[in-house]
Amino acid sequence: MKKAQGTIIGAISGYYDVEINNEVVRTRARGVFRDRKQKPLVGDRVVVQIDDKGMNYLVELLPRLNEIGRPAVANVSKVLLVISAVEPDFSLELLDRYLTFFAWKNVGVVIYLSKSDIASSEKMKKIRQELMYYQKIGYLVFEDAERLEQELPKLIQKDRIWTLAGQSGAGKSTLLNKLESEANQETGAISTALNRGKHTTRQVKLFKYGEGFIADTPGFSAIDLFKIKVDELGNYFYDLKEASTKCKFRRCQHLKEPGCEVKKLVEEGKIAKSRYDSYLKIRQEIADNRMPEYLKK
Ligand SMILES: Nc1nc2c(ncn2[C@@H]2O[C@H](COP(=O)(O)OP(=O)(O)OP(=O)(O)O)[C@@H](O)[C@H]2O)c(=O)[nH]1
Ligand SMILES: [Zn+2]
Repeated sequence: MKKAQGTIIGAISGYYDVEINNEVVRTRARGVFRDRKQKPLVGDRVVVQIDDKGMNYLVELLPRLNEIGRPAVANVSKVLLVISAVEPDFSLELLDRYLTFFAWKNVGVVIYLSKSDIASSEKMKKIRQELMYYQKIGYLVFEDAERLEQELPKLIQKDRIWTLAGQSGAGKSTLLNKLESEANQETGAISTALNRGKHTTRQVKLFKYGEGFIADTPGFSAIDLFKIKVDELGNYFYDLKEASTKCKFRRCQHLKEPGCEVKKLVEEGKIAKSRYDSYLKIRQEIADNRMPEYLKK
């Protein structure tokens, strides 16, 4: 009897498929999980016990870092945020909402701009300029699917789990199908892309990509910023947060306080005005406890 650590990559009616050193082992959860009301999730790091008769049991659930998406995936370390240039139209406000949400969840974001192929060159020029600011404050931005596919395997570190997110129609499924079929070609697995049903009813699975995994559902399009505490919102705008160390007041909200570094930098054009506007708008929504209809789901 031996024990090994792995990652749950799929769950089907009481069985859990666990990847251990590039091999997939089908396991059952021990009763102790049910007793403790612990429900293992895809993405969980677990300890598997493999006994002499070839029976494999899930015996331990390692601490979960986070849990995001619907269906939920545990231990998500990065999100590949798909945001379209057109159809639906590019929106800095929407981008800021997603970035704020994931910053709050403590998950890193890589931005992929889709549909750059059907946007006009003027439009692209404007978007590129706007996205340059995001690169400056530390986000990786891709606007070319081929380039993304080249770089992504190097970005996904060992055992890390990535998931996709973005507005409905942004192009998540399209990208996912490409990434998954590419991954399947490499591993010789059978593509499940053709059987893709509606993602709300599907079970989520992880597929191997780079040194880690990508969740095979289109992630989620709806985000809820309500649970963020209003006076902590500024922490999730990394550019504002960085500047805030120089604000006169330690808990400056960057509204009407004197000696506010954030407002100073906005006036000097060093912090994008649109970022500050997004901050104010989201702040007001949280304070009023209201959210735009299109973000509810
Ligand atoms: N020209 C062009 N069309 C794209 C691109 N990416 C996606 N599309 C098209 O945009 C439409 C929506 O793409 P999907 O991949 O279904 O979008 P989604 O984000 O998965 O949408 P939901 O499932 O509603 O969340 C489809 O008709 C795609 O063919 C792109 O990079 N260029
Ligand atoms: Zn301030």
